[in-house]
Amino acid sequence: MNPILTAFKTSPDRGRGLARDMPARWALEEVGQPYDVRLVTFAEMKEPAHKALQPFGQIPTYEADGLVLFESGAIVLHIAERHPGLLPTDADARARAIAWMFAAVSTVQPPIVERERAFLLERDKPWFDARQPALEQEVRRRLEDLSDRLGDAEWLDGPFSVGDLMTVTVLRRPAGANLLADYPNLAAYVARAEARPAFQRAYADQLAVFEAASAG
Ligand SMILES: N[C@@H](CCC(=O)N[C@@H](CSCc1ccc([N+](=O)[O-])cc1)C(=O)NCC(=O)O)C(=O)O
Repeated sequence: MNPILTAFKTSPDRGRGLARDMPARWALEEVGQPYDVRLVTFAEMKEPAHKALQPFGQIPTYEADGLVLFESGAIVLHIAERHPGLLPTDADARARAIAWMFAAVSTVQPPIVERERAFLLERDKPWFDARQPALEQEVRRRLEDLSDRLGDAEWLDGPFSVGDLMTVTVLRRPAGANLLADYPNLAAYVARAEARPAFQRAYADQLAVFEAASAG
């Protein structure tokens, strides 16, 4: 029985692989684990059946062998713990890879999401223009530090790991991605990750869902 992910029936990201089923798909492709997807509508996500899996009424969820998980980072970590290829075997290197997962979602992502939300929800507010420079600066602070740490390395800490998968997932979000031109090593880092066959397969699969729904 394959693991089952939930994903948007019609994703607001219009097939750009920005919704958070993407990191779970990507991790499963990296370890070569086939999986199935249950597509849900926005309304279905808020119903008791889905909230029993994901208390906040969101996607993704992961179900396998009686285990139900939510939180894309937790799903990625679980996949990496059950299959070789995404976490180092050395205990210290493994701990550092997991630290980078937390850094991605807790340090790099918040200013990117805040900048995105302001753009999506506050454009008509009187304070919108005045807030933009500060919102952009907060994202740039994280990109600068990440760029300094990465330097000319291929991945953040040794071979490609869950730390890179989650960091690239965060950097692909529009409010970060549209600043990457100013950080060439980060832009190249994201491009390297997106060129990985596993990323390509995951991306193609989520795009096919969007295209099928759009053709609907
Ligand atoms: N922390 C949780 C967050 C999950 C989450 O935000 N899920 C979103 C979809 S991915 C977030 C997302 C949505 C859209 C875009 N986009 O670019 O259009 C990008 C990311 C969701 O279900 N939203 C519906 C709701 O909250 O009611 C995780 O990582 O799993």
